[in-house]
Amino acid sequence: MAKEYDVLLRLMLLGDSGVGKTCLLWRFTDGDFHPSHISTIGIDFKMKTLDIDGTRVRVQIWDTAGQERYQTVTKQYYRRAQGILLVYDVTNEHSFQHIVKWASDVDECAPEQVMRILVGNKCDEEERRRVTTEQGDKLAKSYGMDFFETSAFSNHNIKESFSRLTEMALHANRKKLDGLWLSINDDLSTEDLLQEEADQKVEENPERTCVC
Ligand SMILES: Nc1nc2c(ncn2[C@@H]2O[C@H](COP(=O)(O)OP(=O)(O)OP(=O)(O)O)[C@@H](O)[C@H]2O)c(=O)[nH]1
Repeated sequence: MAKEYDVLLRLMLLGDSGVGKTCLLWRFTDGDFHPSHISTIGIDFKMKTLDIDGTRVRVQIWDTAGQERYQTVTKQYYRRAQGILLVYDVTNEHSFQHIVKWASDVDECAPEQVMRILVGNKCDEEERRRVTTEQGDKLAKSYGMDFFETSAFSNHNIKESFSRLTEMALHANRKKLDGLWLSINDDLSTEDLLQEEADQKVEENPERTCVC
């Protein structure tokens, strides 16, 4: 049977608890919005196939818990990511200030060539906004990242931000595409994939200091 996609890429959502990572993911993959906040426990993922310049890219998007107590676990997944969305909430200044910490964790634990974008979510909440678009833009520029203000609620810039990151990750990995042509079964369960993660003892980059 013909394969339904050409390449598998792993993306990851990082950011403080409550910034809307799960809602962004659900909006992108399922097209709907969930108003309640049920904190992610550890890590979860969803899949979606995108067409990027004629290449069918299957993206496996990891949704991580923002809560501090899960970070030892979630950091172990950074090294398998080709793209990371660093998410803050435009109504929560602390979540914006905390991006520095998330970016430093990425520097420490993710592959050097990982693609990153900055996402300011909940831009529908104009009256409650505490972080201006200019502040977000300035921070993104200081890291050399693309920047999107999004709303999982109103579906603003959702497809654009995920597609952009996928496109960047695809282009960054062009040279080693062969290594990404995986024939995974779409019906794999979370447990199977977590087991796969556990089984694959990825060679440590000696230049990296991360203990994860
Ligand atoms: N107004 C508005 N609310 C949002 C938006 N995105 C998420 N929310 C709300 O923000 C709350 C937290 O959203 P989640 O997606 O659960 O947050 P999270 O970042 O996954 O949180 P953790 O799993 O704890 O890390 C929920 O009540 C959502 O309904 C948005 O774009 N606009």
